[in-house]
Amino acid sequence: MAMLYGTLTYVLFLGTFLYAIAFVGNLPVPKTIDSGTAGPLVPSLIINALLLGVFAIQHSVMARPAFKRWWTRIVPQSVERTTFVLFASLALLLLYWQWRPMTEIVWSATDPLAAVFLETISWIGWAVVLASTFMINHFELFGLRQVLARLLGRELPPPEFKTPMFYKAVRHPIYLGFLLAFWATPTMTVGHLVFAIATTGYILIGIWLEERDLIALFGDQYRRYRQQVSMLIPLPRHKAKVG
Ligand SMILES: C[S@@+](CC[C@H](N)C(=O)[O-])C[C@H]1O[C@@H](n2cnc3c(N)ncnc32)[C@H](O)[C@@H]1O
Repeated sequence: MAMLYGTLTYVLFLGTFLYAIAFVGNLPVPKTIDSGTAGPLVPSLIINALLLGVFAIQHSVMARPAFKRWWTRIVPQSVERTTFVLFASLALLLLYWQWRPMTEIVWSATDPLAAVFLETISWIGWAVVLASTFMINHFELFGLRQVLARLLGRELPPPEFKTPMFYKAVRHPIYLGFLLAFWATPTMTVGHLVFAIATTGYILIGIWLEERDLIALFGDQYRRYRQQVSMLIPLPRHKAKVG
């Protein structure tokens, strides 16, 4: 049952993730960030802020170790991550469904070359997100490894600190990928801008919370990593090697 739950949730997550690319990029899908008729600005803004808030609260609360300790007294350990992924996907589906377009244009690239350049950056961002999940552990991040271990009757190894590939250039390549994907757009509407500003704010808070947990988990190893590797902008800091 856990394996089935984990697999179905993973499929839902994949669909939700792929839909996010279409939603933010205004690709031809039923509902995107700018599709539909814009209503009055203030009610739209309030509804969109609430939708973003639901996702932010779900993610911040359910990702914390203290919450997980309490939550795993109710749900089995093996499906804790799957349940996190399920709730995150549902929060995103709610956002896609209920998002109110705010279509006033803030900036627009008139040069076709500039438009293609911005679209390419956005696609690179999505590719960085996906590739980075595989660099730390894609199947563990989305709960499949945990349910498979349960099915095979195996213990999961303790969390491992890793700095492969992109993680040698920045500490948060997944979040960097999202920032590129959200900000690089040929036509920035008010709705898209609100989305980009809110998600950037949330990512910065998320990094602060995540790094607190990572320091509690990995101690000096993570503190040294923080001194040696930039948070989001891939600029060299110290020459010392990260490994
Ligand atoms: C959604 S991922 C985001 C990872 C990272 N912040 C990024 O942007 O690439 C969050 C999970 O990755 C884990 N994580 C973050 N950095 C890690 C690292 N260097 N090694 C192993 N796990 C890491 C965190 O503990 C958390 O469970």
